[in-house]
Amino acid sequence: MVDKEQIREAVGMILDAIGEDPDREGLLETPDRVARMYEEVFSGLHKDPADDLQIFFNQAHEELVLVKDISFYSMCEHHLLPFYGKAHVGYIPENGKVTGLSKLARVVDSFAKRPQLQERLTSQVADLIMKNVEARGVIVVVEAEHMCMTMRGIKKPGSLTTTSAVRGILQNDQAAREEALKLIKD
Ligand SMILES: Nc1nc2c(ncn2[C@@H]2O[C@H](COP(=O)(O)OP(=O)(O)OP(=O)(O)O)[C@@H](O)[C@H]2O)c(=O)[nH]1
Ligand SMILES: [Zn+2]
Repeated sequence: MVDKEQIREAVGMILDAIGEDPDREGLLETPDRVARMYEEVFSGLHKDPADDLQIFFNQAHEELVLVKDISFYSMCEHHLLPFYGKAHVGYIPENGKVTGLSKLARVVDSFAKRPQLQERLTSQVADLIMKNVEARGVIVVVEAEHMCMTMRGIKKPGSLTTTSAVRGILQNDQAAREEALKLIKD
């Protein structure tokens, strides 16, 4: 679990190190607030995202199921600044087995709530669905804005990074992949 006492101590040290007075009134509660925030935004580190995919329904649907525009917030592992945007998650079921639609969004959240790279987030979601839903194919597209590129450093507000991960038959079947991408873009 998250060690909130250690975070409180560390945040106090950071405030001191930047030349602030950690004992001034406005900052007194800040270490505790930050500790609670980190517990929330990094809660995915203490979960097994496979648990999110436990529900299955018997339904003989053998074509694409796509949940678009799943909003997410994550933290880049280089600067611990947010990156956020939308994930689009699609899969082609097999063996008459589908999962709950909300479960796909839960998987995105569980992987997002960790220090992350956008590329890793994208492929972790694809790999888990491929394996645990026993899908024939999976496509995940993530579009995000990185605060470390907008508020500091290169300072390019509005720049959008797109990553994709394609697994199973969607890798080889160009027509099926293009149909999925078209549905994601529409
Ligand atoms: N591939 C990838 N890079 C990321 C992601 N999030 C942040 N970055 C990049 O990580 C890199 C870290 O570069 P460094 O040179 O080590 O750090 P820096 O000096 O702060 O870099 P600048 O941001 O260019 O000022 C930067 O280019 C960021 O844009 C991500 O999700 N994926
Ligand atoms: Zn960064």
